[in-house]
Amino acid sequence: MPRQIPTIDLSKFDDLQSDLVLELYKAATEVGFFYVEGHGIKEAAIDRAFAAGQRFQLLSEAAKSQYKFLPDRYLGWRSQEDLCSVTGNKLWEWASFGRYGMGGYDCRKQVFLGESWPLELGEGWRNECLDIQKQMHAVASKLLQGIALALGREQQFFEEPLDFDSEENPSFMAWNWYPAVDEQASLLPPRLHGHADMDLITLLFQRAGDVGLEIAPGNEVEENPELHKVGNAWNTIPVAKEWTPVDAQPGCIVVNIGDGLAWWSDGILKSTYHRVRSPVGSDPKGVRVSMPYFVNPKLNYQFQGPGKKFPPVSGFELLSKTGNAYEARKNDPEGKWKKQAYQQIQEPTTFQQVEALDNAVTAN
Ligand SMILES: O=C(O)CCC(=O)C(=O)O
Ligand SMILES: [Fe+2]
Repeated sequence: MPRQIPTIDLSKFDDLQSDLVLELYKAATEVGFFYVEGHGIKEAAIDRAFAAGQRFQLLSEAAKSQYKFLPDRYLGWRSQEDLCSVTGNKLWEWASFGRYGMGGYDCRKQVFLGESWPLELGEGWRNECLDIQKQMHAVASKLLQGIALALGREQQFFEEPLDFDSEENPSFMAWNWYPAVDEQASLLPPRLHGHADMDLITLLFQRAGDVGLEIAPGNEVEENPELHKVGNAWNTIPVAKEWTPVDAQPGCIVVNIGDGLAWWSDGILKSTYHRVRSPVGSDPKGVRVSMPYFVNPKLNYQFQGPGKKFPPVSGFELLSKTGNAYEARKNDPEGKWKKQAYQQIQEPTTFQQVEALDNAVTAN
């Protein structure tokens, strides 16, 4: 039975007597994914942020190449070709920018590098990115206050480890662009393979009418030590018998718990596997865009759950191990990871479909 995705009404935040805390606890421990309504971010601001992403995406390859992905910080641009060297297909493009663009704190050198933004997009673009990140962070902060209470901690428990204005704040926004697919294509690998997020929580903005995001209930509930390895987001591939859709809902942000919060809560909160399937049947075949905000603890901040179930880990380890695990997938001559990541696509039923699938997955 596909699972029901809970909806949390964040306009109840000011009333701490409300059932918000209990609802958050239930959603974060049972499903790990929920819709958030009443979040207060205006639709126009969200539209502007999607449009800002499009302005970046429309820059030339040469311009975008100046902002190549930095695995330590999980920031920057990953072209379809670059991602193809990991995934084996050209169904996905990515860019991410944080509080300081692609700058910020360098944890290996322990120095603050200042800001670094795509200059060709001007000061206005930087300001738009900062404005929406601030609003996203305010929503994340409210959710984490509720989650802190749900975990029996004091309400402000996560404020200091996060601190939006700190030089060490590594939270970032991103855009996922999935190109339009051929109307004739009957079977394609997922646009984004199954994975868990590496962060504390993710706020995911989808566009009206978008479908394709799916979560794997069941996996997250099983006691799976692999789930709690740092850098898991690119290491453990879900084997899911069932995927539950999380389609766009008007006025709602999709929020999910990441590995960091699962770790910090000794596995009580669930970091749930998810993926984006390629269009099937009557699904829209056009370009799909999503805009996540990944909330991470400060780079030098070390954390561990109260029951010490998992060893201490820092914000830097969480991010850099995941980013570097992704890069390491490029050196996978036998394509083992690719096969695992894409083996359980919508079950092919004919020989031609199996063949089409093999071609799609191995095409470089
Ligand atoms: O595109 C989506 O809807 C999901 C994106 C996602 O899971 C991610 O960026 O981690
Ligand atoms: Fe994700």
